Amino acid sequence: MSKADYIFIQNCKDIMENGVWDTDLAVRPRWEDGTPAHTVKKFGIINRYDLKEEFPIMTLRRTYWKSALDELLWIWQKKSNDIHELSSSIWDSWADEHGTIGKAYGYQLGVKHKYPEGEFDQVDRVLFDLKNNPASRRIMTNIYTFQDLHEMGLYPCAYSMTFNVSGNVLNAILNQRSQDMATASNWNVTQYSLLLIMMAQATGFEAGELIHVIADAHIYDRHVPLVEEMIKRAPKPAPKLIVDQSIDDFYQFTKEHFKLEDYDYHDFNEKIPVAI
Ligand SMILES: Nc1nc(=O)c2c([nH]1)NC[C@@H]1CN(c3ccc(C(=O)N[C@@H](CCC(=O)O)C(=O)O)cc3)CN21
Ligand SMILES: O=c1ccn([C@H]2C[C@H](O)[C@@H](COP(=O)(O)O)O2)c(=O)[nH]1
Repeated sequence: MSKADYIFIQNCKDIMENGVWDTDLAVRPRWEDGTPAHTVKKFGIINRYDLKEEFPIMTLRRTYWKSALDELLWIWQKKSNDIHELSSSIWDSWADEHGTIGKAYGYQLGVKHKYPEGEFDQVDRVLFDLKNNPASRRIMTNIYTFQDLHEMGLYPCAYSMTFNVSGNVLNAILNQRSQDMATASNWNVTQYSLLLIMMAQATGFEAGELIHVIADAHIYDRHVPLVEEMIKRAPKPAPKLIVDQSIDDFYQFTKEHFKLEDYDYHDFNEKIPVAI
């Protein structure tokens, strides 16, 4: 049975049973009809996914993992902020008149910084350190750039990855300041699991644990009945992820190098609205 389902069920039950509503507060997000989008939340959730055991994808409803991977490659490989370079329309509501999300996500990962060995962007520095200095405790990215926040379409939610080598295993911590549980929690988990798998393969390590640290884990008011419905279902076994083993350069990975074998999920026909 997929562990990602169990973690989702536990997190959501905890939020709905013990969480705190922000109904009396002024909130930023809105529903499409202009109504404030309130949430119930728990602050400080930590989930561990052992990628050696199984690929952490949910079966309670389908996770559109290829679209999630497409967004991840847009951010980490293309280092793009241009929504025309995405195959899905998930960022359309936050784009400016030029069709970009400003200095957010991919833009920040493409900015070069000075090191003793020369100039690197954050992704290339991670790759360099994993290959040349795997004992380092300084292998991390952080896109929460305060001086650029005013030029971002939305402030980064999943904002930092810390990579760390133990023996021949590469582990990582994903830090996320804000998590829309129903829309994007498994979306983000599959994305950063795939990132860890690609980074490990490109640098000669085995992918180990993804530790997901969430600050504000919330369920939007209009999602509560949908989540209640979803978590009643019986989790199915996790599918098997097949990765083309011939790729050893992070920038050569494409969506076609990944396959999920036997991804069996429950149909969920109700649309999950996204708060803007
Ligand atoms: N309120 C909110 N929640 C989010 O999860 C979120 C934002 N805002 N703003 C920025 C990005 C955009 N993200 C999104 C937005 C939409 C989907 C979405 O519609 N997912 C569909 C499938 C998409 C597809 O067809 O590929 C889903 O059913 O999961 C996913 C992530 C995550 N982020
Ligand atoms: O990768 C992502 C991007 C965004 N989210 C969610 C989390 C929140 O519900 C909104 C952002 O609103 P803030 O007021 O800036 O926190 O988007 C996500 O879960 N995952």
